[in-house]
Amino acid sequence: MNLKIALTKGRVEKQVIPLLEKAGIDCTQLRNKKRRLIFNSTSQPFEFILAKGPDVTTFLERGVVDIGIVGSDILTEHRNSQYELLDLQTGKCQFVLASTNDFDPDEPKRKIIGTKYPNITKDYFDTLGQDVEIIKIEGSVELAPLIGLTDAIVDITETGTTLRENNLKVFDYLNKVSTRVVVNRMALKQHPQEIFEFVDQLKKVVTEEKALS
Ligand SMILES: Nc1ncnc2c1ncn2[C@@H]1O[C@H](COP(=O)(O)OP(=O)(O)OP(=O)(O)O)[C@@H](O)[C@H]1O
Ligand SMILES: O=P(O)(O)OC[C@H]1O[C@H](OP(=O)(O)OP(=O)(O)O)[C@H](O)[C@@H]1O
Repeated sequence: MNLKIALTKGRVEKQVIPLLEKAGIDCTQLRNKKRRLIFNSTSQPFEFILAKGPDVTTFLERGVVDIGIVGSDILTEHRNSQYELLDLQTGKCQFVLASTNDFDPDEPKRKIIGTKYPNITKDYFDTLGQDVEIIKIEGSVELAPLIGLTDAIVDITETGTTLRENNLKVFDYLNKVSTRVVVNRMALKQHPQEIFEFVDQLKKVVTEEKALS
């Protein structure tokens, strides 16, 4: 039986492929891909399906893949209810509340917040006991306070370059983010041995990488 593994394309995929290879999993097809979306590993019975993060959670929920490799930002935002088995310690970044210098987080008015992550943003302001208006932005979230669309943003930062280059300041730090291995509950019942073998292979590599850093 082939384990079906949905891998988030883009940043996540680029950082995860070297880990898979260190775990002895052949990724030649994945590395040499052009527009293909489904790949087999020649070394083991794995099928890799490349997809956008939110779709990885949909595939897991609907049980069409056994395993998903996806950022914890996406899992939290999409209220994932499957089992998280491993933190790969890659794709590390953090949510922040950011805005222009003149933003006053304590000003007693209903704020307008721009974000790609409305649920995470709502949860954050709920814990502060603040009711805010959220505007969903699809990309370049940093533009929102700069063009006067919102008072502030909740977005991911890694190096801080985008915030710095756009003269935005961090007003608060929220959840940290990293790439996780998640498994569909039913798949875990049906193929526990194959799934734990895959996760254990990766776990060893993550431990080795941690010892080296
Ligand atoms: N600096 C970062 N900015 C955004 N996401 C990051 C960053 N570092 C790691 N990540 C992780 O990578 C994932 C996003 O990857 P990527 O930017 O390739 O996809 P995307 O957000 O769909 O972007 P695009 O729409 O531009 O393709 C996030 O879900 C997060 O887990
Ligand atoms: O702190 P940094 O290292 O600068 O990284 C943070 C930036 O990266 C992400 O955007 P992405 O590159 O995914 O593009 P997007 O704005 O189109 O989503 C994120 O939304 C920030 O804009």
